Amino acid sequence: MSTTPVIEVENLNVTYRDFHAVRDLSFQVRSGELYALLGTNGAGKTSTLETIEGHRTPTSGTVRVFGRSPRDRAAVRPRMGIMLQESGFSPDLTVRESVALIGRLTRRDDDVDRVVDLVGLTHKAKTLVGQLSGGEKRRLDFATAVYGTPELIFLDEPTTGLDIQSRDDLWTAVDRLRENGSTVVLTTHYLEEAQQRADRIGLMHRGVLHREGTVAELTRTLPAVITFTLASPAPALPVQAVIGAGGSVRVDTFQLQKDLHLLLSWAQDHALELGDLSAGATRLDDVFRAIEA
Ligand SMILES: Nc1ncnc2c1ncn2[C@@H]1O[C@H](COP(=O)(O)OP(=O)(O)OP(=O)(O)O)[C@@H](O)[C@H]1O
Repeated sequence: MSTTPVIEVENLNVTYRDFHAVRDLSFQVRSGELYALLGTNGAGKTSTLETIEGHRTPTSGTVRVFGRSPRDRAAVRPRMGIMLQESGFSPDLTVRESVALIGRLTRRDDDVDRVVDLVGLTHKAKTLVGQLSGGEKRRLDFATAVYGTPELIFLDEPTTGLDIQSRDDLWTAVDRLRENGSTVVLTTHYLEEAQQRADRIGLMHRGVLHREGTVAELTRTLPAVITFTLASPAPALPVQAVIGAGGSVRVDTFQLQKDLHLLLSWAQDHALELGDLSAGATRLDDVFRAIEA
C-alpha cells in the first residue's frame, strides 16, 4: 500500500449563497481502503463528493486526488469511476451501447461484454435502457464505476433499489476490485453495509465531520445493550439494570460478555427464564442516533 493518500481534503468549505453546507472539513482516504462517508440528511456528503469528483469548486480549502486538483480532469478523471445516484443514460440506447459509451467517455480500456456480464446484465444486453427495471438500471449505473477497473471508485448509495441477490453480487464485484487494489469511497444509508465493509467511516452532521474511525472505534464509545423480560418477581439482579413495565429489563454495558455471563449464571442459579433475550454489540445505528439526539 502506498503511503500517499488517494484523497486529501483540507479545510474544505462549500457555501451556497449564504448557506454554509460544508465547514472546515478535513479527511484523507488511503490507498486500497474502503472509506464510507456517512451522515444525516443534508449533512454535506454530496457537496463534498461533488468537490472531490471535480464537479464543484471549493468555496475555500483544498482537495487533492492522486496528489492533483480534481479540476485537472484530463489527469484525474480516467483514474476514477463514479456511480452516481442516477447516471441518466439515454433511454433509447441498449444496455450494451450504454456500456460502450461509458468506455468512450471515461477513456478507459475494457471489454464491453465483460463489463455487461460483471454487472449481471448479459441477458439484457440488447434491451433498451428505457425498458429496464429500477434494479437493472442501478446495475447499469454500477458499470460506470467499474468499467476499466479504475484505481478510485465512488459508490453513491450503490445498493438502493437492488434485491438481496443483486446486492450480494455487487459487493462480490467490489471485493474483486479491492483485491485488484482499487480504493473505494462509499455513501449509503444502509448502515449495516458500511458496518460490514468499511475500513474507516467518516460521519458527517451539519457540514462537519462529527466522528471518524473504524467501526470498532466509533462504537466503543457507546454501551452495548442487553434486554430481556422476567415473568415473575426475581432476586436482585447481578448487574445494574433499568426495570420497566411488564418485567422488561435493560442493561447498558461496556462489558457485554462479562455481564451476559453474570446474567445467564444468575438465571440458571435461580431457575429463571430470560424471555426475549437479546444481546448485541453497539451498532452504527446507535452512533447515528446519538448524533441526532
Ligand atoms: N445547489 C444548492 N443550493 C442551495 N443549497 C444547497 C444546494 N445543494 C445543497 N444544498 C444544501 O446544502 C446542504 C448539504 O446538502 P448535501 O446534498 O451535500 O447533503 P447530503 O449529506 O448529501 O444529504 P442527503 O443525505 O440528504 O442526500 C443541504 O442543507 C442542502 O439543502
